Amino acid sequence: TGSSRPQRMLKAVQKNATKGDPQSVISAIDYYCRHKEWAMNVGDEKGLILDSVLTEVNPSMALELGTYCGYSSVRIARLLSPNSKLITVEFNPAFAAIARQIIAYAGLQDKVTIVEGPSADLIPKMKERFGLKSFDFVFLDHWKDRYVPDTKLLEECGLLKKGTVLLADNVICPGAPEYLKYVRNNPRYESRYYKSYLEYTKAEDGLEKSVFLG
Ligand SMILES: O=C(NCCCCc1cc2cnccc2s1)c1cc(-c2ccc(F)cc2)cc(O)c1O
Ligand SMILES: [Mg+2]
Repeated sequence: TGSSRPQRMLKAVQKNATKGDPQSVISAIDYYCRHKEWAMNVGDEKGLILDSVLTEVNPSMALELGTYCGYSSVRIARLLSPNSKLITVEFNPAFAAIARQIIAYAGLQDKVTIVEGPSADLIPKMKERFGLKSFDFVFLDHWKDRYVPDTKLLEECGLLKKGTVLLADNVICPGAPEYLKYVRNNPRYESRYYKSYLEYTKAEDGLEKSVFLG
């Protein structure tokens, strides 16, 4: 059997990026996915919006749901202050294995913890497993029909505090219509839509930023 798309992405990073240089890892993945084969990374255009929201929030504890190959984990972790951490959750062990290698190649392994398993099972165990109180920033990029139930779960588990910022990918394509309804009609959230494009394409997509008001 041949290699997988994530394995080919890792090879492209090892060939074209500089070890310990997160920006070169980001550029190598974006080049590969734009010119060789598409993959579901947040990408360079939505990535710039992710960067600007991260710089504004400057989180101490960040959570990512949906690691895939670690592209957005690298984008997030490279902007974290010293002693700040990212916990990223991936369902697929094969994806997690590639992500671990890409994050390590960028030299960010000390800032990122990859947890494997379904978000529904892992979110209720976060406090005890990581000794954390709450998250300052959550990037939602996993199953689009899990955005609402997992946001509710984060609320119920006391993992959100006043001011926590949720940033959701793909609210237009593939789409998360129930999530948009949930955060936009909920007095406990202040939401804003950032119009952009589906990674490496001309199709519309965007990010929804929602501040939890407590
Ligand atoms: O499905 C997408 N992302 C989710 C896959 C991860 C599954 C997980 C479930 C799960 C459960 N628990 C814990 C961790 C996890 S990870 C996705 C898809 C497209 C896309 C695909 C085709 C297309 F034509 C147009 C857009 C674009 C994107 O940016 C995406 O993010
Ligand atoms: Mg996505």
